[in-house]
Amino acid sequence: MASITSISRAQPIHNKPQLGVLKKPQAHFLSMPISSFSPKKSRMVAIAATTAAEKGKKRYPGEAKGFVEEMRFVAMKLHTKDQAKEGEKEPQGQPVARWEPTVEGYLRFLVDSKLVYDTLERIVEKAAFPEYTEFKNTGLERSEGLARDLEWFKEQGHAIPEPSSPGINYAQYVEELSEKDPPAFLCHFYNTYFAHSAGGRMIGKKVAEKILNGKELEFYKWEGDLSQLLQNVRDKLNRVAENWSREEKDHCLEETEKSFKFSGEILRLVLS
Ligand code: HEM
Repeated sequence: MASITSISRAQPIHNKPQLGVLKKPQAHFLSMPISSFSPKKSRMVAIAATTAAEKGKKRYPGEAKGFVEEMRFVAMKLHTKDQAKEGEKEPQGQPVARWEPTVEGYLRFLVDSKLVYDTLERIVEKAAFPEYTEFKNTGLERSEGLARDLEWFKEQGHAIPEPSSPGINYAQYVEELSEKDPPAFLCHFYNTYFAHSAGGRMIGKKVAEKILNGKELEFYKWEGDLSQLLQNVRDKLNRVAENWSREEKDHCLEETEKSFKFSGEILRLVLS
């Protein structure tokens, strides 16, 4: 599970005055004490800082590779150390390998996940902002696969529950955000689809081994080459973000923590 309660602020960005929608100014990664970074990261940050100083310009971790790399950098730090090697949070609860899931709990997780994917996919289909149009039919959509999985569980004689508050709350949150704040919305879009393709897949495999005789659900199958589909979406996100000011980019990065919090609550349903 993501460490929902202990997740620290998505790392801050700079001290410039910010737009109305932004939170109060915070220190940038590069202005944090070097002791708060792991040795490997400290080296990376030191190199970035030197380069920045040389160029007389502030740099942001991952910036040279494109904005998605900045999003990834913030997201990876919010993992616990046992979830991913770049994670910086202390482990909380049992690692996924020791989870004791139940079919009922897993069904609650799938139902709430479907509500979130239905919502994300409806939002980009409706495209209230022109930048959402880019994200229609990316091949990463999960809604139809989840519908087929729930049908399969039904055929197996399981009752499909109604969505519960973790999914309802997240769906409502992203829906509202999407209508007024594209950079923040696209942070949730990125984290939801990319988390599922990484840790989500690993969790699905472990759970299936324990309670579904290893059956692979449609939720974990993509048509075509997944790494290419992910790369296409990275390229689109990078292109969209090229039109954002630094303040809008920072605002997007700051939303990562909320994405972890909401998704973490849905993930916990597996163990409910
Ligand atoms: C038990 C929970 C989780 C586990 C075990 C987990 C594990 C992982 C692992 C192993 C990676 C791959 C790291 C690599 O590329 O080497 C990853 C990537 C990632 N995770 Fe998680 N994760 C979890 C929860 C989450 C949550 C709640 C979010 C956000 C909603 C999230 C967002 C991401 C993102 C954005 C990436 C980068 C994917 C990419 O670069 O393609 N993860 N995670």
